[in-house]
Amino acid sequence: MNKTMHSITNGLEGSLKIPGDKSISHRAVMFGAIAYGKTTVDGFLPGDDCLSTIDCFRKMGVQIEQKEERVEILGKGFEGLKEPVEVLDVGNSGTTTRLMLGILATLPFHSIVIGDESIAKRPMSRVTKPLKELGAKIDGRDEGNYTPLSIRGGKTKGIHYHSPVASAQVKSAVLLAGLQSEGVTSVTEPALTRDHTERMLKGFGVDVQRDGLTVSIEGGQSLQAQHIQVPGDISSAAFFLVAGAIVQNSSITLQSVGINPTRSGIIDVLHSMGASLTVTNEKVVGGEPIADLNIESSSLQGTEISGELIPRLIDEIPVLAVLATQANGKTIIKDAEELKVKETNRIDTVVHQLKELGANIRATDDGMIIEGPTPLKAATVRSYGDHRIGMALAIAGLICDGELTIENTDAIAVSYPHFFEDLESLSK
Ligand SMILES: O=C(O)C1=C[C@@H](OP(=O)(O)O)[C@@H](O)[C@H](O)C1
Ligand SMILES: C=C(OP(=O)(O)O)C(=O)O
Repeated sequence: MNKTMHSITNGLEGSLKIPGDKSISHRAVMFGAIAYGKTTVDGFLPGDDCLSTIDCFRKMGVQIEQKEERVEILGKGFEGLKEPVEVLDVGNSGTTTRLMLGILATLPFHSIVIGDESIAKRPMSRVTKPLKELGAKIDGRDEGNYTPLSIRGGKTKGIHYHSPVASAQVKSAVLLAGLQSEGVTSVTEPALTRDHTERMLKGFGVDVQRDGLTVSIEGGQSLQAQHIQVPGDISSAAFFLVAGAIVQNSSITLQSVGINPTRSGIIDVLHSMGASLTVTNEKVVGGEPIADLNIESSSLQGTEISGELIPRLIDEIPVLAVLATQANGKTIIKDAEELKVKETNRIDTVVHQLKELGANIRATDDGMIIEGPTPLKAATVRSYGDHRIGMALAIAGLICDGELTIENTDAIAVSYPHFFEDLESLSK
């Protein structure tokens, strides 16, 4: 499907309930599946990626009821998972692939994991290598680096893993395998990444220890079913935060958004750029901090986004690049090589498409440099089947000097099925 965007001349206004957090929704289903008892989830994200997770666990015999944002999972522990007779299809979801591999690594059966064209290009050895060190047998193209992957799990022994990449997916996969491994399993990460796994495992009754950048878990612990209230996804809120900041005369309120400090880098960046952003009604729900966010348009300054900030806003970089085209001066994004191994190479796709719109942007080895402000001109652009690129371009379309057509917007349903309806509801 193609989508045509029109510029907004009189501002965006209103309040939105942002859909559930994708990372937390995946984990709620997976942890519910390996726990004992009935786990209930409210605020679940019914996006294509999370539905892939449900589908894979159903194929392993787990009873899961899902109706929109409500999910019930009847867990019978790890031993409740059965050898799937069908392949496990993760669709477009890296999180499903990598976290599920951590679970499959310790299960005494054979399984095959496949995904779409994008997944087939994303590196999996970052998880299959440590899982093999634990004792799992995993094979696939390039020695288990690419899907389709064949997994024969079984008896595993804890390891101390120093991850070369700051990745919550790697950390989570190793910890999930550690739950069923002999002795202690620990992961040391080079920079703090999102800690939803650690928080949620604690909620399920697991003892998780953290010492600086090292997280450890003792094997043999079982999970007890929980109720999970999923907060709004700050990575989805990001599109409206940027829209409110760059479309003149806007005021947008986003309700109950997760502001976990390992995810809230965009709030720090908006403040450092001079955005008019206020955070109110802060509270903790189900072990995760949430708040309402209000953004109003204002003048913006370029900034540097680098170092330990990167894992705290990695998925927001495409839309932050759009923001930077409207800020005064230079915005430098560096230390962000991880962008190259997402649904697309997001350094290439962002730079390519924003150049088409007339932005002053260039790619670097580990990020991009943007000089603003530049007016954006109408064009036909591509999402490349990457949900975040599609949505970032839609936000750019709000300030273009004419009609912007985005090709292939179907992928947006991966993380935000009602994105365009929500955006349209903010028109005055
Ligand atoms: O653990 C997670 O839920 C995620 C971790 C991040 O990936 P990496 O672990 O590859 O950094 C992020 O980009 C992805 O959207 C979701
Ligand atoms: C990178 C993303 O997700 P995943 O790794 O789960 O495909 C994303 O949602 O931007």
